Amino acid sequence: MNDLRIAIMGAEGRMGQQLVRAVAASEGCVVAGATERPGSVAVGKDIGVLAGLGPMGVNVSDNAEAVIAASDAILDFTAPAATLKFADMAACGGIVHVIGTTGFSQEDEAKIRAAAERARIIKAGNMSLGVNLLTAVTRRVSAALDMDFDIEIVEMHHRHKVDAPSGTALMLAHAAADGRGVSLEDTAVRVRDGHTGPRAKGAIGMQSLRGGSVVGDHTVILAGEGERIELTHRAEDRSIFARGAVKAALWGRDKAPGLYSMIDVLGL
Ligand SMILES: NC(=O)C1=CN([C@@H]2O[C@H](COP(=O)(O)OP(=O)(O)OC[C@H]3O[C@@H](n4cnc5c(N)ncnc54)[C@H](OP(=O)(O)O)[C@@H]3O)[C@@H](O)[C@H]2O)C=CC1
Ligand SMILES: O=C(O)C1=N[C@H](C(=O)O)C[C@H](O)C1
Repeated sequence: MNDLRIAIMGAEGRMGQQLVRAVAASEGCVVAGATERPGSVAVGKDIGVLAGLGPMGVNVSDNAEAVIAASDAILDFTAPAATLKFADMAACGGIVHVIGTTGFSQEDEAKIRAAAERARIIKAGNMSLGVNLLTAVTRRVSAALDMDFDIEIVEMHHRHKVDAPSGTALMLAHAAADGRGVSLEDTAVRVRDGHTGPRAKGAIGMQSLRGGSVVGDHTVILAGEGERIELTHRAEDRSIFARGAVKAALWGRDKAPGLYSMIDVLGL
């Protein structure tokens, strides 16, 4: 089988550079292209040099459409508006679109579902093995405990993160709600301030902390009368997300069009 031709969108970003290194280190795929937005100082530069690997002979382009047309798969950890455009382009070619971007609105999510009628989209707020295992565990633990256990999810990220709660916190909250057989839309509490009154029974709370260089910490707290369970994942290095994204692209190459998650990729 030919090597999978992978393009990295937003190649100069924190995740973009990790993705270049992860593809270069993986078997069965090659870096076939890279993009940044028009006007970026990275445009025209060799992507290998930008990622600290030495020349790779692939330059950063500002023409996403041409790059996507020449690829079998794209790895996209950019921003919601950019990802929606890339999803339309990936759907035209029916290629694999790995979406790590977070911070989508409900309307954005509907557009991604529509694109998945033609593209093979693998989307997850967190591509690491550890967090996806934690998601599966959260679903099971929530199913085992009754509503007397209050669920709160606490996340902390670096000072540059622009969306809250994190995509991972939302994944974990959905898993907790699924485990309980309730809808997250009906139970989520994303902000508390002032005279809030007592906690509503069955609420699923989310709290976001921002500071320094924290890669990503998530804790699911299940607090009952006289006891408390805390399930924690700490990301120490962004390479865990990049490795997951490459695995997802390779997994997706022989799948039918549709919207998949890392839980599907990892078989959890
Ligand atoms: N699912 C997962 O496992 C993970 C998800 N993430 C998510 O990935 C996203 C990116 O995170 P991070 O790398 O830290 O952010 P960065 O801001 O470092 O990187 C994003 C990159 O995308 C670029 N970009 C934005 N719009 C476009 C466009 N239209 N065309 C091409 N490039 C574009 C940005 O360029 P510019 O600076 O010019 O805007 C930037 O280089 C976030 O949503 C984050 O939450 C992060 C880690 C893991
Ligand atoms: O922006 C980040 O950095 C991260 N974003 C993802 C999220 O929103 O959960 C994944 C990871 O926690 C790092």
